Amino acid sequence: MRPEIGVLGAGAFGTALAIALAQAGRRVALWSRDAAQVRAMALTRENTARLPGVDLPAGLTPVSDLDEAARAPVLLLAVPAQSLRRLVEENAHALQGRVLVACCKGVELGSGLLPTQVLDDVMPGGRHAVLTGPSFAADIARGKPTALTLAMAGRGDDALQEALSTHHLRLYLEEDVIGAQLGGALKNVIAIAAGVVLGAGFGESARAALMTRGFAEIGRLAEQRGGQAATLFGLSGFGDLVLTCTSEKSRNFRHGQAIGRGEAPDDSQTVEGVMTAHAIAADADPDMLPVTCMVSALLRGKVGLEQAKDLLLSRPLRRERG
Ligand SMILES: NC(=O)c1ccc[n+]([C@@H]2O[C@H](COP(=O)([O-])OP(=O)(O)OC[C@H]3O[C@@H](n4cnc5c(N)ncnc54)[C@H](O)[C@@H]3O)[C@@H](O)[C@H]2O)c1
Ligand SMILES: O=P(O)(O)OC[C@H](O)CO
Repeated sequence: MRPEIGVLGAGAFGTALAIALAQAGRRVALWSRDAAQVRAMALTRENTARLPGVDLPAGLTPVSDLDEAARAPVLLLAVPAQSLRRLVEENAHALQGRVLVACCKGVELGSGLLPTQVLDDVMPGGRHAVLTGPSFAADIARGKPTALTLAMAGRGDDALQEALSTHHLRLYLEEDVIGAQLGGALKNVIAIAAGVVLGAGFGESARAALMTRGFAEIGRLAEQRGGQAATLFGLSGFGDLVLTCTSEKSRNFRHGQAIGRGEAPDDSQTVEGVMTAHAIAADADPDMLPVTCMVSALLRGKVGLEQAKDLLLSRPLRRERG
């Protein structure tokens, strides 16, 4: 039978969304480029590699043929932001005419584009949205209550909102696609910074300062790029910043924590904030985005921890707003 929703990318987030939607009665096809992973999921009814301990419901079909998943009218693209362009370019024929929902948080290195802008670039004229906001895959998969932002240009699509919402997964519509995506992308950078300060022992007050000043700089960037700072007060901004900067379940936070402790971060994990920091810092004014630029410099080894702290603290004093 034709799937109602296709999920492309069987990582932690794609699998969690597929589980939640299938649990709510939707027919879902979950595609992975790794045929062995698909066979294992079909056999064990579990994604042991990315989301162990949660059963795949009956309505979820793992598939290794992308065309099979792409028979669905709505496709969730759940790959890292730096992989999105390749996925869409390589499969443009199958994706034609589908509603494409980017489920990644990041800024593309080189182009500086946000996920829906990458989609617009590769498939101009298509219907493109982004699903973002505070959520850990394990929470969604286990049916814990979660609220997310479904951002798309124009008045939004009630039918799409309905199709992707469940009793436990509550979606809110948002028109400001730029603001929503910058909130989701930049909170990862600030979460790395938050992890660094706690890992280094700089203290919880320093983390609160970084979160607040980081939030201010995301707002400035949103306005510069044609979004609205007010969008940042929603789930995609404030909500996700709080979650990611305060939980050791966050890969971005843990990445920063390891650096702060002087340990090697776990490179096997998807840590979106690293590339996003570099993508934004590449052409940023450090006076406008001091935290993001400092995170990029620290990750590239251009400054050390103590030096990064001193450089941030020795900037000229300024007004809090404006
Ligand atoms: N894990 C979470 O809790 C969570 C929550 C919300 C949002 N997200 C976002 O979801 C996105 C994906 O994260 P994740 O946690 O699922 O990562 P993950 O590392 O668990 O999985 C990424 C998956 O993408 C696949 N992939 C990578 N490049 C691909 C390509 N070119 N073609 C096909 N498949 C490809 C990988 O094989 C892997 O299965 C990120 O942008 C992340 O910020 C994750
Ligand atoms: O594990 P992280 O740091 O990628 O965070 C996961 C989600 O984005 C939290 O909303």
